[in-house]
Amino acid sequence: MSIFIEKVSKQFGDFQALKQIDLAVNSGKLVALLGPSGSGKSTLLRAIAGLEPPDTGKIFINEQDTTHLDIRQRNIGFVFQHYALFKHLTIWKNIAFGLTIRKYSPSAIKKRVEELLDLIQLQGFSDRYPSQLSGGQRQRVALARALAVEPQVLLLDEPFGALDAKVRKELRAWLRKFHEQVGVTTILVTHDREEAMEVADQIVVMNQGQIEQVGTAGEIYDRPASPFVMSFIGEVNVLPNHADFCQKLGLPNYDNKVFVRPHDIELLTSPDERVATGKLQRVVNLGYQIQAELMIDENLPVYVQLSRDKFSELALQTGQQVFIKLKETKSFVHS
Ligand SMILES: Nc1ncnc2c1ncn2[C@@H]1O[C@H](COP(=O)(O)OP(=O)(O)OP(=O)(O)O)[C@@H](O)[C@H]1O
Repeated sequence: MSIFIEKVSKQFGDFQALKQIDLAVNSGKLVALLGPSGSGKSTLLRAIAGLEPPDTGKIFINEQDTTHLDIRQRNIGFVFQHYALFKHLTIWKNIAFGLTIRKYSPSAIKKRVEELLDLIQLQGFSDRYPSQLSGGQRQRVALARALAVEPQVLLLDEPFGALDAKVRKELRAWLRKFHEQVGVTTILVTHDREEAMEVADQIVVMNQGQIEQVGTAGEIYDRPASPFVMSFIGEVNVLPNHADFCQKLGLPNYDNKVFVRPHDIELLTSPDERVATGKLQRVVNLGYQIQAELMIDENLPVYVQLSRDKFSELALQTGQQVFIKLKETKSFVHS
């Protein structure tokens, strides 16, 4: 089921939370709304769910105009950050809840709940109560419960936000596989770029109530549309665009600042052509890679990412003189 959003705006008092949002989500895709706190992700999700009607604009689900449709008529599954399972009901009854109130037959309920328990890999847990499950298991039950009534669309608002980093990582991989099996059009709200990049087919980057860019993880990382997207989706150094500095590094004379990712900088221990000179201030060993913090002569901190092999080869010592060469840079109009 596709979702089509046309010029949706929402204002709270004199604060504009959504500004003329246009977005198309193709059927069966998993799309992440990614952005900092307050950028409007949840407001947009709530508008799609029918929990927060937009002031202007339209929302179509499967080509039907649902903008002013009651939430119960939209057939949407919703999972929030704080698992809202019914504490006094077993896992079985939690998953069966929507089916029971819709008066499905006992045999249809049994079949569907068993299918879903299988899907969330909690077959042996049906008689337990939510308090007897881990946070990650509870969120899997919340997903199964949302899916029980076969919604047209699944909306997930930071569903793993309350869990610790390790469980989040496991659940991400699980959600990806789960989505491939179920195939329901899904929108996931997250402020975690890794989560969005790992799980989503498409990422919608939001900032201050607007969409900055829509694309795959690769497109957004390699071809960011704005300085905001470039910095939000990965680490970045912002270098000045003085003519002499650009000339020294062999850059075309930029009208705007120079943006460069830490892995697009080569670190040298002896001078070469087209380099800037600096001093190694600190080395941070992240295990899988090394981050070198330099101060270049322009009195500017620069971060460089090195592989473990490169780091051993260079035998770096804090305080030593180093040189940087830029492998790939970007610039934006108005930056
Ligand atoms: N019911 C409301 N009344 C007033 N202001 C609201 C209401 N709901 C949201 N806002 C404001 O709208 C802005 C966007 O909120 P929203 O929850 O959509 O952001 P978000 O991107 O989901 O942020 P977070 O990641 O922190 O949840 C915020 O500044 C918020 O304070």
